[in-house]
Amino acid sequence: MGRFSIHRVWARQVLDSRGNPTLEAEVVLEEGTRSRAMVPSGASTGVNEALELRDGNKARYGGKEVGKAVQNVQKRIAPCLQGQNALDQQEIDRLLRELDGTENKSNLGANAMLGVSLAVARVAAAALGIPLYRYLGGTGSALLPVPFANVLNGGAHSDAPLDFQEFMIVPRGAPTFSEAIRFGAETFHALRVLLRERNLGTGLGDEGGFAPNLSSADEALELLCTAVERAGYTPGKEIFFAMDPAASEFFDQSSEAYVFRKSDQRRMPAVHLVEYYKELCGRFPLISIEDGAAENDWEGWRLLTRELGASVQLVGDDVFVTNPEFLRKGIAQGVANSILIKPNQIGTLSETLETVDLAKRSGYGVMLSHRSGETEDPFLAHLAVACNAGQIKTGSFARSDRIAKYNELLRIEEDLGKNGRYGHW
Ligand SMILES: O=C(O)[C@@H](CO)OP(=O)(O)O
Ligand SMILES: [Mg+2]
Repeated sequence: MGRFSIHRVWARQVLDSRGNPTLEAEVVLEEGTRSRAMVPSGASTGVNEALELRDGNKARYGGKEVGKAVQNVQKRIAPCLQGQNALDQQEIDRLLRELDGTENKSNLGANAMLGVSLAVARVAAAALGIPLYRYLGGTGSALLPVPFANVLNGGAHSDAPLDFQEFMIVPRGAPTFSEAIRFGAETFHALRVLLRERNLGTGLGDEGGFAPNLSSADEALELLCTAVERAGYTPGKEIFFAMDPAASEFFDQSSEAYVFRKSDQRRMPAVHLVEYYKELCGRFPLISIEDGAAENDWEGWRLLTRELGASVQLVGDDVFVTNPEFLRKGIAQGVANSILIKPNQIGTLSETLETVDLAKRSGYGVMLSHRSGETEDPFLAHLAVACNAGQIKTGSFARSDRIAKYNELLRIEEDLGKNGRYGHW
């Protein structure tokens, strides 16, 4: 039994930022080091995501309890990992996949597997006495990511009459990460004043952005321009914009049209939607569009990439689900030029890193991402720096579940000191 042998693994049910149950895993090594990790949860989930195991008893938390996943950790995963070397992350994740034995992790549950996978990495770093980002990425990890801060929440993340899910401010022109946070937070505060003045509502959506009474992307982006200027910055100089329409959510498969159900009921085929994006990109400093087409509209995705891929970052979320197989298909078909990375879409740390590696080798951009149901766990911040991804999407500046990641990045920035870099995306 070596120093880094796993002595004990267990899990418990805790709550996420929406007040829904989620899983927290804990790992203790022979030598006594102990760490834990929490698992987030999405609302606009891709159909091909790994399965999040929930109990389904409607009388308790509306069926959302994760008791089965917790039991899978205690009864099945723990005996399998006991005595394994925590430094051998690939082997741990392989054992988890072997034990599960399914394509989509439906046996053990991706929530059970990911919680353990992340807790093992964290305990290994702690036992070695090095920061998690350095353990995960090695000595070359020094790039602090540009934050994509979702300040207007629509779609499945709020009750606002906005069909597009996310409008983000991107302080790419800031000199450092901490200045980027300041530029972003100041703009967010200016936005609040503006919304109040115009009586549009200052209630918040799931990711801590406002959920105002706006009904089009044009209105949302115009408002963001004004907020940026009010905060003393110039749109397109220090601060840029990004959107996640999350188009799978408003795609009508039978008529193959995108239907703006939350606002004016407009319907458009992909070709018109792409024209609309083009028009918006012409009017606003919009540098990144995620899920501009639906997960099962590969034709629409190809069109979007042909039309806008040379000038705009096109990020695949639902269409790739952090899965190397779907990414490979996308690369072959000329779909998107960047990928959103959400570890719980695939279910283990090693597979997440494999997807990041494939994206980078293929010249695709990489953006690390939270889920709309988050926790206070800042693992994602370390992963973003570890991968030198250069981009992170982790919400607004008004909820501690989102701020936890930004604050951890501020600590990492301090830790890297003069060797940290920013803005090379
Ligand atoms: O669509 C998305 O990119 C995410 C995160 O912002 O939302 P959810 O976690 O609900 O899938
Ligand atoms: Mg998305």
